[in-house]
Amino acid sequence: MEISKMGNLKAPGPLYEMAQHQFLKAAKLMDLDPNIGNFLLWPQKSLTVHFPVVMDDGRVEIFEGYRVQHNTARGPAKGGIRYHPETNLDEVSSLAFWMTWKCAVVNLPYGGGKGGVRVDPSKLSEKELEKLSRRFFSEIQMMVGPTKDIPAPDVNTNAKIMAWYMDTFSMNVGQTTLGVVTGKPLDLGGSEGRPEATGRGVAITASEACNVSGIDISKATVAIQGFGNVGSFSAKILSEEYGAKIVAVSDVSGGLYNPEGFDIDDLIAYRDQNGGIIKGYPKGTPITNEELLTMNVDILVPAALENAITEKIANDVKAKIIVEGANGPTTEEAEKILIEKDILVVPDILANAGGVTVSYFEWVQDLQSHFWEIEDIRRKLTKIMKRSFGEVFATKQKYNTDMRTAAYIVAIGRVAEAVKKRGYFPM
Ligand SMILES: NC(=O)C1=CN([C@@H]2O[C@H](COP(=O)(O)OP(=O)(O)OC[C@H]3O[C@@H](n4cnc5c(N)ncnc54)[C@H](O)[C@@H]3O)[C@@H](O)[C@H]2O)C=CC1
Ligand SMILES: O=C(O)CCC(=O)C(=O)O
Repeated sequence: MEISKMGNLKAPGPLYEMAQHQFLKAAKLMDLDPNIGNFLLWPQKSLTVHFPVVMDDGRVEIFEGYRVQHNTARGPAKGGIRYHPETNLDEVSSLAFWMTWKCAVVNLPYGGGKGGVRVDPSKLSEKELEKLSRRFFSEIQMMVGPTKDIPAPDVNTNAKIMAWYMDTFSMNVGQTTLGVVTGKPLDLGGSEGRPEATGRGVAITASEACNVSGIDISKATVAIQGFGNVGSFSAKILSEEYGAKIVAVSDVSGGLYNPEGFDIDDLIAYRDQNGGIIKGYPKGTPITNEELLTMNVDILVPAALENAITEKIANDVKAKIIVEGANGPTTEEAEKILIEKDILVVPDILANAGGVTVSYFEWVQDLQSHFWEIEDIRRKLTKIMKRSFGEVFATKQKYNTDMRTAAYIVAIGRVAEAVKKRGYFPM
């Protein structure tokens, strides 16, 4: 029997199908047991909710939201919640699928989950945002819990929203439950180092990728797409701690180029005073997102949304290394071109795993009510990211394949072992 998209099961959309193709490539190479492969291709649980929010002008608006658990063989589901006007079940299911592999690549005792609400939060008042967040969390309460499924921030969500989620869950169950979400404020069960964690993981894996490619990171040039949590912390840590020069940055408002390298603290301060966008920053030449992605730099970090590097862009990519800060930034067609061009791609499920790793530290601290110092967090995170990069790179060499497929092989091996040992298929 072959692993296939069996019978009348249907992927929730094209993004999920692309993710399944990534999985199938690795499953074939590692000769995965087809029963396990067929099981792992599908999300275990998906919930779609519609819920009302009374807006400031008295109108009642109905919102659609999702929580998907792809697989929980290795532990509770883990993964962020995104607010975006275009999010949908296909996107959230794909993100949940990737979370399973991400947690397994870095060997955390978690499965994969993800959530989302179709909303443009920039159009909501603070009061509307809070009402929407609290109601959504109550609607998905049946899925979540500190030993079941632990959400966290993602695109357009943050520590403030995590605090509302935690409070809502706690009110509903009648006791303060810090461990139900991560990425919370520091004085409310949050962890040192969580805001910077994804960017730090990107910087660590970029440095490891430079090492295996013979590039001196302290002389490297970098272009970063997306200047939110992941993009800005990647930029800050790569420039301040690794000496790399960030010559191009962008966000939803467009991009900027500065061959001398940006002062990242100054750019972050400008963004924070300018409604969260970098447009109009005076110390750079305006460029488009397409120009940024095809810039002649050593390292390219896509840190915005999916499908940024298309076939057309891939043909023109000049970077030697791509470190995927975002989830799913490279399309299937683009991936083939990047492999042919021998560009080293550090895949999302490895490159951006620093965030969920420190979320795991936060959860452990919450459960123990004992909090660690930033030095401990950074040391443990660095160790995990370097070890994971090494395991994936060794697997790439062993199977003579690309880094993404190698990361899947490492991750699938771990999840398959859990499925077997739990006896999911009693004979
Ligand atoms: N926050 C986290 O800890 C983690 C986030 N990720 C992934 O990293 C990516 C970015 O997430 P965050 O930084 O948390 O989100 P964010 O909401 O803090 O920032 C997103 C950034 O992307 C920009 N952006 C949005 N649409 C764009 C477009 N069409 N072109 C260019 N830029 C655009 C926004 O302007 C903003 O600068 C997402 O793929 C997310 O799933 C992955 C792992 C962990
Ligand atoms: O911090 C977490 O638990 C999950 C972060 C996330 O959603 C991701 O890695 O894509």
